[in-house]
Amino acid sequence: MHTGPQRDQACLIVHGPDRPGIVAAVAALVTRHEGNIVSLDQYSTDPTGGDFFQRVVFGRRDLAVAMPDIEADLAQTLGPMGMEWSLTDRSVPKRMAIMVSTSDHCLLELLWRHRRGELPVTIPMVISNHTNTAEDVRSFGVPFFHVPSAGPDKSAAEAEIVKLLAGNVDFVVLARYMQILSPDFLDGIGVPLINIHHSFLPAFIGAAPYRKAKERGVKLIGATAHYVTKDLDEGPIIEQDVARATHAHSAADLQARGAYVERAVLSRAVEWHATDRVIRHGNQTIVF
Ligand SMILES: Nc1nc2c(c(=O)[nH]1)N[C@@H](CN(C=O)c1ccc(C(=O)N[C@@H](CCC(=O)O)C(=O)O)cc1)CN2
Repeated sequence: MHTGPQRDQACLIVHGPDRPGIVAAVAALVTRHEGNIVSLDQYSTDPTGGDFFQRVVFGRRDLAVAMPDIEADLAQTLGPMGMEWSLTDRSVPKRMAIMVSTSDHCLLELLWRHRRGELPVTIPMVISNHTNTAEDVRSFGVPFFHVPSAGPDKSAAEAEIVKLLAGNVDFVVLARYMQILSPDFLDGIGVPLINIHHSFLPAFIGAAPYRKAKERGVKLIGATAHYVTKDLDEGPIIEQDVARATHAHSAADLQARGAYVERAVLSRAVEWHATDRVIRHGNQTIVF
């Protein structure tokens, strides 16, 4: 589905402690600002109270001019209700940096889908600790930065990456970037990171999941896109999928079959994040 930037359309995300009247307050606010709701998704964790989540897309002519007044009204209306909110102009694509090591299938999938207009993002840069993908990246017209990250001390490499990313991106995708990122790095970049892990988590966390899968004799392999946290491969899951495996498949066969799953899972996760369909809730996600 081509999901290009939407002119004069806003996406409002609301979440917080559930209570009667939230939907009515949001609808009245949109109406006050001459907005027309075109889609609305809502989830409450418990009918008798709990957490409330809502995604509202509404159209409003001359939206960019109206945004400050709408934001002020949101703060005034939802703040006293204890609700957190974010409002985005859907005509402004999110800036997505990609980090990669040597495996190029997920990287190329994202670049290819972006060129086809299937991912509503801009790609200001690709960063890699290897150089084998440089020519391909540059053939898509995307800047490529090589930042080596060998050895136990990765602080210098991480500092250089933070410098490249700072202020230039809205989120980062680890497209098979095979370096464990430090807590300082995650705190330093201040934007969400999405990783594609090449197993059906929580199975086979860490390195070499296809070898572990072969040794375990699994009948399903899979891929998991998740937000990156300090706890390796244990961040909030965004999307997963699986493929069948048999005794006759070698670890290399599993890796080849799994690559197709990784590419599809990561693409869906990126599109959903880029269109504000994912809300993090503790170590889980709500995906509208
Ligand atoms: N803080 C986090 N960093 C990273 C995460 C994460 O969830 N939290 N995900 C990984 C991706 N990954 C699996 O999907 C992964 C990457 C690398 C390793 C690993 O053991 N790397 C070794 C070096 C391996 C090499 O140089 O080839 C290491 O970093 O010492 C495990 C899992 C990305 N980072």
